[in-house]
Amino acid sequence: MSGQRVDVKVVMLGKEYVGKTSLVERYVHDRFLVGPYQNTIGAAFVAKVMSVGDRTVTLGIWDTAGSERYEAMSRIYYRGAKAAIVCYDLTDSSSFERAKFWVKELRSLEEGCQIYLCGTKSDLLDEDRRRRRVDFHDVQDYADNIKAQLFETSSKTGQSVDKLFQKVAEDYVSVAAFQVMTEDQGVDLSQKASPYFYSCCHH
Ligand SMILES: Nc1nc2c(ncn2[C@@H]2O[C@H](COP(=O)(O)OP(=O)(O)OP(=O)(O)O)[C@@H](O)[C@H]2O)c(=O)[nH]1
Repeated sequence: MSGQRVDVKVVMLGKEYVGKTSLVERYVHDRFLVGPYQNTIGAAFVAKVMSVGDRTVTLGIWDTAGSERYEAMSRIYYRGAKAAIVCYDLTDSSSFERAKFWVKELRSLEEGCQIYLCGTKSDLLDEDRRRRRVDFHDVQDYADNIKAQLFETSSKTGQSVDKLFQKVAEDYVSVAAFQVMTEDQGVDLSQKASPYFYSCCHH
């Protein structure tokens, strides 16, 4: 991967144990590791080349450690990120509170960063709906308020994992195209209702 250009810096944020590393593992290596849980220390980086139409996009993904012990370090990793995947565990309401903490930080310190909320471990709900601790509609309302997109995923089954990262890349390509259009042809900004266009291009 040395010398490879990264198009989009993506940062994974969220409470420890919510499944950030598993999400990256599923997306990049299409696998789900079983065995004893190993918490991330500091952060890990992986790059993934993907296609959006006829374009090639390289995502550079920073998987941060969820433990509050590493909070200061996570701040270093989200700097300059174009996209943040803020994860919470669908079976743990405290993890959603932690997700809101990161959203608040990003909104005040990284205005140009598009936020993707990701409710993880949806397979546990398939097994037993009563395990849900974070209501889908509540989070959707919250996501609308903060102009974020919402996904519910399972790294175990793979549900919606590709869809999430594909959306990140597609949004990047749309914004890049939009920036070229504004430079070359001029575009009526009022036509662009998408929060991504707004958050990335209003400077
Ligand atoms: N059933 C199920 N378990 C999951 C899923 N994703 C992660 N897990 C489990 O949840 C635990 C924590 O997963 P990690 O991916 O290590 O969590 P993390 O957010 O990276 O944790 P930190 O590195 O401490 O921040 C592990 O035991 C995983 O096997 C999922 O989609 N379904």
